[in-house]
Amino acid sequence: MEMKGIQQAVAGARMAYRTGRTRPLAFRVKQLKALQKMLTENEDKIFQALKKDLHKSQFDVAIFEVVGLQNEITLALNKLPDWTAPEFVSKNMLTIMDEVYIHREPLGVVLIMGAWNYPLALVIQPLIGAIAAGNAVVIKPSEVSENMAQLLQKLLPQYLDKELYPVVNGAVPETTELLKLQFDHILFTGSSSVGKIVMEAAAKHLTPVTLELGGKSPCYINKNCNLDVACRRIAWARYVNCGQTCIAPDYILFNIWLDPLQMFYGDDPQTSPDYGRIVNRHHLSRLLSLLEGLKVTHGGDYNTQQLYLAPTIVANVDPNAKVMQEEIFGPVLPIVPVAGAEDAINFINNRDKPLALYIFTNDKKLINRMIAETSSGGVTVNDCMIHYSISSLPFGGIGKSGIGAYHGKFTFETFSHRRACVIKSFRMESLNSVRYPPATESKLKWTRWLLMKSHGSSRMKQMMIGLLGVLIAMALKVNNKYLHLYSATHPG
Ligand SMILES: NC(=O)c1ccc[n+]([C@@H]2O[C@H](COP(=O)([O-])OP(=O)(O)OC[C@H]3O[C@@H](n4cnc5c(N)ncnc54)[C@H](O)[C@@H]3O)[C@@H](O)[C@H]2O)c1
Ligand SMILES: CCCCCCCC=O
Repeated sequence: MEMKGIQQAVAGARMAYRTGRTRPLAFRVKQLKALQKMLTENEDKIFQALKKDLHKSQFDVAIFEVVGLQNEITLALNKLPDWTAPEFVSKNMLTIMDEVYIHREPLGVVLIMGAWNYPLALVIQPLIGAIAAGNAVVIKPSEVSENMAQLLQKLLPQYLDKELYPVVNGAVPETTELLKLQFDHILFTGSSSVGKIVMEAAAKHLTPVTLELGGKSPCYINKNCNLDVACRRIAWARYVNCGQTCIAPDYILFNIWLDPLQMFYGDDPQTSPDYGRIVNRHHLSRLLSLLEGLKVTHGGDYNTQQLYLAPTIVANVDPNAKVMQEEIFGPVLPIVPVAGAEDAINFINNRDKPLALYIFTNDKKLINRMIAETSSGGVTVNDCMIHYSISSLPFGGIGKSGIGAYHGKFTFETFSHRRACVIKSFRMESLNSVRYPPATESKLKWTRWLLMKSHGSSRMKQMMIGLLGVLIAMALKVNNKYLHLYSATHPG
């Protein structure tokens, strides 16, 4: 896309946003339903694009890309009236007769930048919440999954408002240009290194960011567990999408490994329709360089032409090995021996806070201990990755694995401003009289008391408090009369 085209797309989205047409709920509902229709009517095109980009199977496209989006749209459609309703909150005595509530308003024009590994889900999932919250959205898919990027550029304008939701395609020069422009929020999914570039560009405009990054997610296996089931669940999570998943278990802290790979992919994973491919040559050679000098326990064979790397296991890995220094993001699973839980906790805490942590054990005390003594974006016990699929949980990182979170209502919140609203009437002025000059000891006492009392927001409570307010106002009226009399008879 030409630079001028990028500027025009963003300016067009801002102009369209200013017309106010994203504000009515009916408009947002219409756009969400259109998005739903887009996913249903184009299942095959979506599958073909993901097959070309990442050799994804029909099963994986349904389970990992599309179903979650359908669920999120249904949730937003069902909950939108609740999410957007004013939230009445508790108040102090000084505002007891007033309407006090939080109003969720759209942020404006937001930018969503996706990664290439789940190139549909990682763009559309945040888009759902951004539309629900009433924003205009500039969409930047990853150029690395080029077939999906092109498909999104073709399909989205056919279903959604063309001006409000433009798709900008391109690589580093186009993204750099895009990031020079002003947005009201940026949600970026990708690597920590590009995350820094995004945050730096955003800082120039004081634009808030949500950064969905990656890192090395550890997986601790305690001997008190069903090892057979544990290894199966871990292998599923490590090797799906050929290991190119942000929350895949990156390495194992344990000594033994039972091998479920034959059961998943047969004797030759290269011929299995369920086994994916590395996205490009650059990433394949990056992965091969991580394996250099290591004694591969299982797999390790590859085919550059086919972008194939076998499901690979490396046992007894030294914590200082290259494969332990960066996120693997491929079908390689190092096993690092640890002496026990204490050792595992120290190992995890000595490194950057991960996006996910996995613990396999039957020991409830150990589960509580590990959750209490470590930190990560999310944690799943006795399975991997499934916390991602639960819309009522916030999904995001901590420290170097990310800033902010989304999914379900959290996406709507990410793209909304919580506006503090107080609506007063002109009545009950005697309640206010305590804060007006001239200041007196008695007024100070009353004001302090009125400001300190906080009251809930239920209807019954509001009525009781209202009544109390009238009584206080009356008392203050009498009191004020004496105060004035006192001031008049005691000048100075
Ligand atoms: N937390 C999550 O939800 C999540 C999901 C998927 C991937 N990830 C992480 O993303 C990483 C892999 O994804 P990726 O390779 O697509 O990430 P990436 O950082 O290379 O690219 C992400 C986006 O940034 C843009 N980009 C790339 N280089 C840029 C530059 N120099 N200046 C400006 N923009 C640039 C790309 O066009 C793309 O849209 C891994 O670290 C993975 O863990 C995180
Ligand atoms: C149920 C697991 C889905 C995993 C999708 C992860 C997206 C990040 O790479």
